Amino acid sequence: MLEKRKPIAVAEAVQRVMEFAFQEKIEIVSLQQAHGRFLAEDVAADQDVPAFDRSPYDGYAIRSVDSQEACSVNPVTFKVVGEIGAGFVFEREVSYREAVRIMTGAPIPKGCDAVVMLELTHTFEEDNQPYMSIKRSYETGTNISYKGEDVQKGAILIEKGQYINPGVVALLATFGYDQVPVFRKPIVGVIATGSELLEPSDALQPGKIRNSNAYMIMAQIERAGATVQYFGKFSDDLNLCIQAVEKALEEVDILITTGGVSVGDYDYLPAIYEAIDAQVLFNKVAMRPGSVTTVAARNGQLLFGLSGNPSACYVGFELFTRPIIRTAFGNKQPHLRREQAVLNADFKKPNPFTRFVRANASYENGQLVAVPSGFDKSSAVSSLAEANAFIVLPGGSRGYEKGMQVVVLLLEDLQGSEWPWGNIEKSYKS
Ligand SMILES: Nc1nc2c(c(=O)[nH]1)N[C@H]1C(S)=C(S)[C@@H](COP(=O)(O)OP(=O)(O)OC[C@H]3O[C@@H](n4cnc5c(N)ncnc54)[C@H](O)[C@@H]3O)O[C@H]1N2
Ligand code: MOO
Ligand SMILES: [Mg+2]
Repeated sequence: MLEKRKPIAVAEAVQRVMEFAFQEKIEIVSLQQAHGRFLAEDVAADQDVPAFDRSPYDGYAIRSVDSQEACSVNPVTFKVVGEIGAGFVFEREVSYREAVRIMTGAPIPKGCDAVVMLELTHTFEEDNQPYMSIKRSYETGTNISYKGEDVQKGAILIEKGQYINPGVVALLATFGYDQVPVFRKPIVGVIATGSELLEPSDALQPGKIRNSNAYMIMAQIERAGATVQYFGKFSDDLNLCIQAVEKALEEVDILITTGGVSVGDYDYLPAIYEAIDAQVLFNKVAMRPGSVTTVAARNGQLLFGLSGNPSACYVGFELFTRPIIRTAFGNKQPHLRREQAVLNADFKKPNPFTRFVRANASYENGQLVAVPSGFDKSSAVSSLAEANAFIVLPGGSRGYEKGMQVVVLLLEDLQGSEWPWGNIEKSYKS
């Protein structure tokens, strides 16, 4: 007798997976390799930035007190006693009506407390001695970038778990992080199952299709921040697949398979879980697409049995695999970012289960709007390319109309959500 699968709610399924959160592990990478990783320690400032008072302009450093009498009818002349470029220090103290030619970024010479922009000076020479004159007075502090004005020593600059973007890289470099502690990326294995599968380089044959899921999942794994290990595609042969899964489990932290999780004669994943003694956490979720998504665990290691249908496979990864990967990075918001959006097209399909419609979300006049990205079947591949969001449509409605408020989950967003699954209600036309 065919076992009847009992669907569980999406939130419950996600919760069961999240109980397997990763223990964070740290590794050290070079600064050039740090972009796109997650920081494993707080970074505190061990110095002021800038570390010395410096000039924000090319011009002349002066003592402001010497400029007090300057005005348009009474220019004041300074003797130029030296020149200083960025990277050098002017050693001697500057005295009465002396000026130092200074470049942007150079330290302010001792005695000086203002900088005059080059454009506001008149320069000339007498007896080989350079001079400059100005026609206005300057207050103390004019055009000085003060020590510590950007960052003060001791401040926590970046917290552990922060995504390392180009700006974080700049800070790490500023504070001398040649080597950066980051969270280790989990290794996620991928196996495609199905006797119908050809590789992308193969010519089509009758009844066969190209294996798009494996490549799609590998890209999703990388987008989530983990490392991919691809084991290839396997035809529907139970023993071959058991061996492939067992071998793969020795080399990865998480294993994803695609295909073979439903109730067909060649859907071998249920038998594989049994053969390797993996405990099935769930094998039916009250959602579309991806209702067959199955997750099993063996010795603390998760096996994601994603659907063979491309859209179902894609959704299953983003809802269940992505957040568990993110737990490896000290991330407090491991789930897809949840936002409110206006539905920008009718979606008339009745909905027994919560539906995750592949969609394109964008801003129109400051309002997030979402529109389904195309052919909406579990088997669809075309609607995935434009999708940067899922529109979440709770089950039990007779369809949704343009203009309704809906929840969307953003796929390309780095910030994420803490727990996006509470309080997703049916929307009504306002
Ligand atoms: N009697 C029932 N039949 C089906 C049920 C059900 O509940 N009762 N569930 C349906 C749902 S929902 C889905 S989703 C699919 C899930 O199928 P499987 O996960 O078992 O996947 P396969 O049967 O292996 O393949 C399904 C479909 O996807 C194509 N496929 C497979 N692998 C790939 C790949 N790597 N790249 C691209 N496309 C792939 C495959 O050729 C099939 O067309 O089951 C329904 N049936
Ligand atoms: O698992 Mo299926 O995707 O609901 O069509
Ligand atoms: Mg099947």
